[in-house]
Amino acid sequence: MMNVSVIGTGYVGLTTGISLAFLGHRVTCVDIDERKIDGLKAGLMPIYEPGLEDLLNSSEERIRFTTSYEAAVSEAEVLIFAVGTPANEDGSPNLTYLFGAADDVISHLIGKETPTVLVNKSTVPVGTADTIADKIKAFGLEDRVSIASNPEFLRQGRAVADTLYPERVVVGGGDAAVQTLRRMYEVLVEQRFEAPSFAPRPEGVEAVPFMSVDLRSAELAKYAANAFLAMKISFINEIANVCDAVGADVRRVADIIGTDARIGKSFLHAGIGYGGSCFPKDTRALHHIADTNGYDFKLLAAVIEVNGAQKFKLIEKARESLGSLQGKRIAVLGLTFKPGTDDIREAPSLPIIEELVREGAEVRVHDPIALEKSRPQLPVGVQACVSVQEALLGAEAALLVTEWPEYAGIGAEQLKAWMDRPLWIDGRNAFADQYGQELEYRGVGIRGGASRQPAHVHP
Ligand SMILES: NC(=O)c1ccc[n+]([C@@H]2O[C@H](COP(=O)([O-])OP(=O)(O)OC[C@H]3O[C@@H](n4cnc5c(N)ncnc54)[C@H](O)[C@@H]3O)[C@@H](O)[C@H]2O)c1
Ligand SMILES: O=c1ccn([C@@H]2O[C@H](COP(=O)(O)OP(=O)(O)O[C@H]3O[C@H](CO)[C@@H](O)[C@H](O)[C@H]3O)[C@@H](O)[C@H]2O)c(=O)[nH]1
Repeated sequence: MMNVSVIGTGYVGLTTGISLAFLGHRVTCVDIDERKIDGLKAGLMPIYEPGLEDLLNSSEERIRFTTSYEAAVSEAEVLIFAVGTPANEDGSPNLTYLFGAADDVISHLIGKETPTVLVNKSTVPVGTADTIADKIKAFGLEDRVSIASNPEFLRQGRAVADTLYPERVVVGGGDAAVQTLRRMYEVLVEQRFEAPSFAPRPEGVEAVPFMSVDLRSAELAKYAANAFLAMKISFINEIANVCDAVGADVRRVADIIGTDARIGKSFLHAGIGYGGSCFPKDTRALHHIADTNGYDFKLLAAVIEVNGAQKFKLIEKARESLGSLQGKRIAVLGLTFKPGTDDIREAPSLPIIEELVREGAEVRVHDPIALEKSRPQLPVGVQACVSVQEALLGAEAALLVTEWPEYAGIGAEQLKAWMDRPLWIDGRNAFADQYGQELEYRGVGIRGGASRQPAHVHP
């Protein structure tokens, strides 16, 4: 058991803190947001993340929430930074929160006798850990305080499982810091815990690779991972656009190329592109990092450009079917950047809605989780509907933006009864098999919209 403090209680910090407490450590979670901390003390989850509240209930006696750095720093052997690093105008990450937190922590480290490892889990430009190390040296604390980079690869909506069963734990830093973190992660790495019923251990997971590297490689690996995944999405979206042009079905093309183990099946779902708090920001950041270091990362620039345009394919398809959108009632289903989260950061829904409004459409939107949260960001005149029926009533087209499982329950007969014209434009190719034959259906990279059989594999 170790004393660990986590600075920042967002998606990453809160999941990390609760998971480390679940694994047996004594954890202090700190945030500058008093409302968040008061809520957490009262047992209120500030985010929607399946299983996280259950995990907290299993570890409550080992975790505390505070706004006090004093409490967080004095006893901690390991101190993990998990504050936000949002994008600046020029694409570079804003490090104000991280450096602010680091300065506060360092001021409380002065006079502390026992060793402390400062761990950065936020996604940051290469060299950030070195900058914090310089701050430590400036206060003469380098004998007792060491630095590590421990990038995080969890996905929102699956944060608990991704944290308990990660594909690897990556630690960048010197020997002492790496050894301390190996100890902190021992139970996780060796999978020596009873899997909770709400997050069962995936089959075949017996241990987690623990990979130690130098600081800079760890920092860059995080961006490289996200950029590669974003590249796969933009690649398959371009193939989808070619499918639309030549009359092929991108789902079948993805099935076929995905069976090649060198390519892999995952992240080949074509649609309206990636959103969220990570891929858009991290691809821009990596491009900026390369650029400021004298390297023009052309492939990444194309990945970003393709993604920027892809979301508007839905509107093109609506125009092709309906002509001008002026005065047309259009339902937008789903606001979050993907299902399973309440997060609307960089969600494709928002620019799509703005463009529909700009073209004069009468827009009605629905989301099962994020409707209230989204209201302040919706353009004037957009009607936020609490039921999917209300959003679809009298609509001339439905634009599926987030593939919430709830939408799979709507039958074609209901759609025909509710909508003025049952035109279903599927931004996630999620309902081609369900609606392809029965409605006026348009997917992304699916010829004519007709449902087809999956590729037949002959024995
Ligand atoms: N969200 C993800 O899925 C994910 C996954 C991997 C990595 N990351 C990276 O992790 C970092 C955190 O992301 P997030 O989504 O959890 O952010 P978030 O915005 O959900 O949470 C950040 C939290 O930090 C708090 N904070 C800001 N300044 C602080 C300070 N000085 N002291 C204490 N608390 C402070 C904020 O109040 C907020 O609660 C980012 O760098 C992000 O790129 C995110
Ligand atoms: O085949 C696919 C897969 C994903 N997406 C979209 O890509 C975005 C991101 O999806 P996902 O990766 O599931 O969500 P995040 O929670 O943003 O997680 C990513 O970003 C995190 C923050 O850096 C990393 O930790 C994770 O490993 C990385 O998957 C979403 O808009 C998805 O709809 C597609 O369009 N097609």
